[in-house]
Amino acid sequence: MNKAYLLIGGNVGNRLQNLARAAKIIQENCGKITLFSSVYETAAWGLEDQPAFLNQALELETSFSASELMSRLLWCEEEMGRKRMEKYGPRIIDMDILLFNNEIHISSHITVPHPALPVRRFALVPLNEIASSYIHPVLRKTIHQLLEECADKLDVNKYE
Ligand SMILES: Nc1nc2c(c(=O)[nH]1)N=C(CO)CN2
Repeated sequence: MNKAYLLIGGNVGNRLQNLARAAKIIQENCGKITLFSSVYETAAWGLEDQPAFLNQALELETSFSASELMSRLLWCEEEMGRKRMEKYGPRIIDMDILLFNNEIHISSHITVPHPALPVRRFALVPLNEIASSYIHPVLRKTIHQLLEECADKLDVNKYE
């Protein structure tokens, strides 16, 4: 069985409901979610003139390969009505693979570990809640260490 860590997030429509729907669709199509982080709210990163995002990290047990999981997550995003859009722009849902076992994949289809993970607080904070001692297979540091060293200072707040 493979273990993957995902980040889901969005800033359009009923954000909380969209996260719950995303988790359900992922469970139905990709494997079993074994841990959920809290939900966090962050100002939009990258393109600032848009609503704040909600983000959540998930631990997923899956029998699919990293590449097959990626294809399935793209299908799940489409199922939720996501359209192709502007880079960093507003979206109903995003489903990203942050880590997949200790594997390293670099291709046009999939890049794992997610290359932006070390520079995005909105990904590291939720991931740290469920995988703080996980060692990043490229950087050889724990998620906790990466969070401490992260230069991104965007506030990431628990959404309650
Ligand atoms: N806070 C936050 N900002 C973002 C996010 C996201 O998930 N959270 N996703 C984006 C799409 O690439 C662009 N900016």
